[in-house]
Amino acid sequence: MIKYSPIVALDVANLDQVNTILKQLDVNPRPMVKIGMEVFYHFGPRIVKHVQAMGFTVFLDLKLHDIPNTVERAARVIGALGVEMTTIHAAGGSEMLAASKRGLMQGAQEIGKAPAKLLAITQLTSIDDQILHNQQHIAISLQESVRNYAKLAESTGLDGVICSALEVPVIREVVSPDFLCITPGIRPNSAQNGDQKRVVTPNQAAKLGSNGIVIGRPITQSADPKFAYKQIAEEFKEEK
Ligand SMILES: O=c1ccn([C@@H]2O[C@H](COP(=O)(O)O)[C@@H](O)[C@H]2O)c(=O)[nH]1
Repeated sequence: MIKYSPIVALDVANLDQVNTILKQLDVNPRPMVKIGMEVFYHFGPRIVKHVQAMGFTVFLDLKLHDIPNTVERAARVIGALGVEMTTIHAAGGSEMLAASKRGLMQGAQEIGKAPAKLLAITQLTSIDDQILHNQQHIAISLQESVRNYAKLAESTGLDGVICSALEVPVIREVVSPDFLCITPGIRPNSAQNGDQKRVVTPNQAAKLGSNGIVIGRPITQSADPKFAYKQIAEEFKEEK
């Protein structure tokens, strides 16, 4: 089973903060860095190049969700950035997912690199059963919804999903062993949950079979991001 070092979500306000965190993450092995909407909307594709030039692989988390034609064209641009992973909402359906896969592959061909791993967002880790039932008006359980999206993602040729580690065991029942489950909603015991609803510790995520945890604020807002990262990485290594 592929197991990534903890992936650090770089949700910060300016370039100084980006550089400060990246300097702190100069550890061995180097973690993958997740660039999300805040930093990408601020700086555009040049921030991807900047982070790559500092020696980090990039997970570009833009959570595409639009009509298939628009998504295919956007995914082509992402594919040509040479990132390691990227995301799309499974709720957009199989036609949209397949279009994004095509776009990503075209973009990757243009730069002669392997395409980014395409991961489907299932249900955001800020969603719980109450929101699912009372606001999205989805009658099935959250676990079932996540598992259905995982099956849809795999049957459309995606590489994996974004889910809570809590759902990894039920996803593994219905997908092939190399299908990736990348899991945000990670909180070490001492950290605040904030807006995250489905939360586990790094060690629980390891025990539940996560291929890689995504973690932001407990590292980026820590007084000592390097120490925080190392502790989380140690905890995620331990599977007992
Ligand atoms: O379901 C999801 C999908 C993506 N995320 C992203 O992960 C990080 C988590 O950051 P924390 O500060 O550790 O909460 C963030 O960039 C989200 O956009 C997620 O949390 N849940």
